[in-house]
Amino acid sequence: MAMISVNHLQRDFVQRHSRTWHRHPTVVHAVRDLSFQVQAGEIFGLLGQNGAGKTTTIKTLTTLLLPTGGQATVAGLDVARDYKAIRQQINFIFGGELGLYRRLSARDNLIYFGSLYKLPPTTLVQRADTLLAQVGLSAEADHLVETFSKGMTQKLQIARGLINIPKVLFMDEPTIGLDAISVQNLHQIILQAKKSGTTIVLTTHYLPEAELLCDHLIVIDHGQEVASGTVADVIAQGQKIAPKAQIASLEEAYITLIERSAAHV
Ligand SMILES: Nc1ncnc2c1ncn2[C@@H]1O[C@H](COP(=O)(O)OP(=O)(O)OP(=O)(O)O)[C@@H](O)[C@H]1O
Repeated sequence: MAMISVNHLQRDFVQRHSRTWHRHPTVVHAVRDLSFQVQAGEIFGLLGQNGAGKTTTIKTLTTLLLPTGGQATVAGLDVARDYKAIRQQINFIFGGELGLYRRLSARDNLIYFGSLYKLPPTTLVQRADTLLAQVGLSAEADHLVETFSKGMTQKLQIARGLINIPKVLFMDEPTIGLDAISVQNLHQIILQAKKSGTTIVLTTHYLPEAELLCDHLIVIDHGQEVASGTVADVIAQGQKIAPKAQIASLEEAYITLIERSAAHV
């Protein structure tokens, strides 16, 4: 079953310039005619260069931005119309984002965010403690977030993202700034969330991470699809356009596909 369905999605931005000699605003086509599906219970990767349109796609699917064209549904609900219902069923984590209350403890942050989803208080405390244990923050449960390192903050963000047992968890560069062991822990948490039935959509610039985690993925450039499918499918697509090269990894395929796409812009 498709948990997310994206059909000819488009999102334009009007960019106004500060310089007076730029009389007219320009239109940036951040996402153009993008179509893909994410199956329930899978980990889906959204890959692309800086400015490719990944965050814009995620913001549209999480109802933070309205599409300017096309349609998208999440859990069968229309992102342009059913934003309240969608927000109850999903959660999202943007890399490097704060969005936590620095003067509250880790546990109180989780209890506060959980209360927004109307979870009963007793369930909430239990859930907060389970998640803190899962991300390795049990010892710091009562510490204020302002005392946390970047990695600890990111772990708490992950726990916050799972507090409402979301049907879909969107993660924009979740491992940015984490040390190697924290990255490994986070991968385990992501795989555990998938095992419990959460559908996960993530963006990452670390291709080995995408290769390790993603069931399916899409590579986009200038807001458009360049390749999609399983890791093996994308490697095959890279190999097809560079038959003389020995393409053995997602990273090699990605570079080949993006270089080919850039040559055609
Ligand atoms: N609010 C905005 N106003 C104008 N242009 C925007 C806005 N947000 C994004 N853009 C433009 O849309 C394009 C896609 O940006 P987006 O943030 O989606 O890229 P990205 O793939 O997430 O990049 P990165 O990997 O650097 O995070 C870029 O050209 C960007 O400048």
